[in-house]
Amino acid sequence: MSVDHRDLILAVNSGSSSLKASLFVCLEEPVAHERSRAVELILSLSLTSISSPSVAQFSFRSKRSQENQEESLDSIKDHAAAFSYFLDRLKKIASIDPERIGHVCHRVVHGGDYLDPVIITKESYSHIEKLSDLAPLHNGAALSVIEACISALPNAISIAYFDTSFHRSIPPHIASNATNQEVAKERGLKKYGFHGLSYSYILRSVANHLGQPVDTLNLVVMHLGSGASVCAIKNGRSLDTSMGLTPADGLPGATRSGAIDPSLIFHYTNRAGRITHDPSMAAEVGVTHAEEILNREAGWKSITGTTDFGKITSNAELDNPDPDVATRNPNRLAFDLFVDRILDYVGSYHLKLDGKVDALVFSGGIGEKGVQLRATISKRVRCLGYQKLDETRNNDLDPKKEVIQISVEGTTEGPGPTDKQKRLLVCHTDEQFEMANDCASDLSRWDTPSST
Ligand SMILES: Nc1ncnc2c1ncn2[C@@H]1O[C@H](COP(=O)(O)OP(=O)(O)O)[C@@H](O)[C@H]1O
Ligand SMILES: CC(=O)OP(=O)(O)O
Ligand SMILES: [Mg+2]
Repeated sequence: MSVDHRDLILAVNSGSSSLKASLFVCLEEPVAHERSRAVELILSLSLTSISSPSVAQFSFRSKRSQENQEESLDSIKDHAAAFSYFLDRLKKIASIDPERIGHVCHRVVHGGDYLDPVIITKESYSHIEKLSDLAPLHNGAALSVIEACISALPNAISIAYFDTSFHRSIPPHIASNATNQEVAKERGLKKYGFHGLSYSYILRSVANHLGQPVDTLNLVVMHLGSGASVCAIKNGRSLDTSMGLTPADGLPGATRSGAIDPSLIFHYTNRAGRITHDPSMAAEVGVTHAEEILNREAGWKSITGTTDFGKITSNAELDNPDPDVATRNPNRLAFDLFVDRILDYVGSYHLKLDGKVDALVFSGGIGEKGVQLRATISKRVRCLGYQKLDETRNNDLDPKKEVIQISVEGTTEGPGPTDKQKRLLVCHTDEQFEMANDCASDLSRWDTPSST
């Protein structure tokens, strides 16, 4: 097949617990609305619960033929195997010739100081590899997919899109830590922030929904999935976000601790149960061991035994008014703890935005499916001047809409400014679209030959 027929873009999203991929066709005439749509979705593939004890769930959805397939697969244990399975399904179910794929966009969580997407070359590959220690659940998995992709699709151009790029606008006093600045600079120890592709998609979707220019929008956005974070957006730019140097900071996640007292790790691992100067009593805690504990042995799994926040919510006895439920029911403990930490960030971000917030946005697997979590948070933020929750809309989200308002117009109360309505929104985020649309918006950028 000739290069002229390489009209497809495959966008691959290596999340900590999932691999999602969407196949798009480039539009010859981009659709000129807020998003300047340059691609159209053909089909999407996803594998969830990879590398967790539960069986991986595969799903295939074709937009054109409206065909859907779901199956459980216990043979797939890592992201590279999941990617090979996707390519096989593309050929077998959708009869897509992989030679038509001209560009592959890969979500790479940690991009360090990269400000823009880059073509994968030997140099960029090794740079991303060096950053793997700072995103232990992500960069390695993404690189394994990139390798599998380059060997299966040698004629396609692979491009890395970074979660970190969106947060380049965070000012130095927010991105820096109160530690020795020379060491910090030399080692790049600062807040990078993650989920940036998702935030960038949500920002434009919400701007479109509210009919407001992006650069006038102030939002507090929550991306709540296996990894969870909150972002304060001021005038369309990231002002602060809850993840930091690594995605382990901020909110707890499926297997991540979130922010803890930095000394906790030493006490957690000390054999004597207390800090001691007796070397025979002190367990050695290497960085790798500490990262393993904070990234893979913590979070919802460590409290409840499951990483599925849907199950945790169902078992949390949310209707039980007994104030001691959380002391005997780990699911309730996990649910209440998550709400508490979310409120920490939501509250402080409202202060940082001087209370001038257009909307609080829920997104990510838990944000989009967690009806009770949304209801609980929505009630707690009423005191900040938010509109009242519309229970019916919250219980039954319109699946066809990208952004759904779940609050009732004209019901703002509390000390916040009454002239500005603070809305509660849910956004079905789409990191794959964000990458593919950017990729297609100026294809000439990728003409430089790759040296991989
Ligand atoms: N009905 C539900 N209610 C609350 N959370 C849910 C529900 N269904 C799935 N989830 C959560 O969504 C998470 C996956 O979110 P997602 O953003 O897709 O993950 P990833 O971080 O891997 O991209 C799962 O870990 C699960 O806890
Ligand atoms: C950055 C991060 O935690 O990503 P995910 O939620 O996809 O695992
Ligand atoms: Mg994700």
